[in-house]
Amino acid sequence: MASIHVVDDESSICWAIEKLGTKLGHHVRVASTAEQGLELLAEKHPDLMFLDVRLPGMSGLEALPKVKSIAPETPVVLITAFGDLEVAVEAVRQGTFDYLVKPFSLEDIQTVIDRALAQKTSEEEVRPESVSADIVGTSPAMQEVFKRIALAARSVAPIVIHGESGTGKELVAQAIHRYGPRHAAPFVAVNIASLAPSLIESELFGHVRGAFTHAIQEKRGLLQQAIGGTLFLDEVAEIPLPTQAKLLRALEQREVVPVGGSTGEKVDFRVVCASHQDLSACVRQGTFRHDLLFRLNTFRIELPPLRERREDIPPLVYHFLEQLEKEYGKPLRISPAAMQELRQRPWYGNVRELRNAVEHAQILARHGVIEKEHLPAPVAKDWFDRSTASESAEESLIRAIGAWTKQEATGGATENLWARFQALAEKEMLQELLAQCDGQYLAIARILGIHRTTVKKKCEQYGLLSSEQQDE
Ligand SMILES: Nc1ncnc2c1ncn2[C@@H]1O[C@H](COP(=O)(O)OP(=O)(O)OP(=O)(O)O)[C@@H](O)[C@H]1O
Repeated sequence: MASIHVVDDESSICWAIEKLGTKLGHHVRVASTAEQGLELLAEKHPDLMFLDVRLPGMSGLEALPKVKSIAPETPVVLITAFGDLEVAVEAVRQGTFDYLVKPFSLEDIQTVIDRALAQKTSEEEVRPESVSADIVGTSPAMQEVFKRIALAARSVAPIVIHGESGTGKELVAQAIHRYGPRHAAPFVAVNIASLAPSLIESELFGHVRGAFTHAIQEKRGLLQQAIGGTLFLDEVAEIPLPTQAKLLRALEQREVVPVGGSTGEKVDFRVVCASHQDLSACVRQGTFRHDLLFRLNTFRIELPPLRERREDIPPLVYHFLEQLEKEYGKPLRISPAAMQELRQRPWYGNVRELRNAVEHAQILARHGVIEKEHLPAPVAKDWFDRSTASESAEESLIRAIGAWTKQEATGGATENLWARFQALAEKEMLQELLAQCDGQYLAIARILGIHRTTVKKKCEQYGLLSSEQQDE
């Protein structure tokens, strides 16, 4: 039998935890203020304590350090109605075991009790001093993100953030830096997808004077600029394979050699990466090095698309209205019908699209009230699919060719490399076109711009059956 204390001014919550705890065979004592809770604690250190953040008089967060000094071994579960990032960070900072966001179910309480009693936490010293609220989200999914940001921030391990475009990956990376031990040093962000592939290496590692035609003077790379702080590599999957190898070396040896240089510079920074792609799938396709993924993927944060957490839409809208009020210096409101419309849209562009829609609408809302007709038309899904997919099909082909060539060459399998590559490419292409053109050689020949007899000969060479051949 364990002893559990509950400090909450809501009698229904005390009652629910008391009833469930007793049913589970534990001894439960309740208090309705932090002051009473501290008195109970002085009498006996419980095995678990539930502590509400909002209490009359001393708040739960104010009471927490006192609880920790009286009973440092007691796991504390904070109860909050707000569940914002500050509470999560503060909770982790002060070494709380977990926190529950109201409303919660009896199942949630039981899970927390079971976990806390099964594994009493070791209280670790953690950091951040300054906090600010710019990541909005009340959904359970975002509460989980806040917890993971708080956990990530207490270490300097590499982090991978995964989520669709516009879900807030950069914001999360900034928060990890801001709440982390390196917050006084620079946060250096780069979106790899926005760089010309030929420039990626010199942007990351810098270059010496004369390293290439336009290198008229020496340039420090982003890795060097991030020394002591955090390097945020957005769309990390876009880094070309040879540069991935160089990045891995730099991370492992903590040393950067600029393009064209021969001596390295010692670097020490935290790396946070983001991608909308599944990096494990990129490894399987040969476009991302598995050893680099292994090095980067120590801790992962998943950002769900906005359409899977619609309860975040109203708080986000109010957050953006507040920002716009400050920016444009005029009060702004939104009608219930417009809010309803925003709640039900699919938001394939996620929070970025929502923000743009609110900003667009406020320009049209001349009397300061956003109505449904002020909202821009929703952006169709295929617009995002096209903008992310059209380029990447070709790019991933180029990468796959590079990866295959490298693998064959480094493995010593260089014999007839060109002929083997040609055979692989031709066979795959013909197979696909046979299916698309119902096996008609002539149609395939027209697409490929070669003669029909060449198509026929190649299909026979690769043992591919066409309908014409079957008919013959
Ligand atoms: N939870 C949030 N609260 C407040 N603002 C948000 C939130 N999520 C995203 N935003 C805002 O949405 C916009 C897009 O966010 P961000 O650039 O971080 O997304 P991203 O996932 O990195 O996008 P991309 O992959 O396209 O670079 C920014 O203006 C950001 O401030």
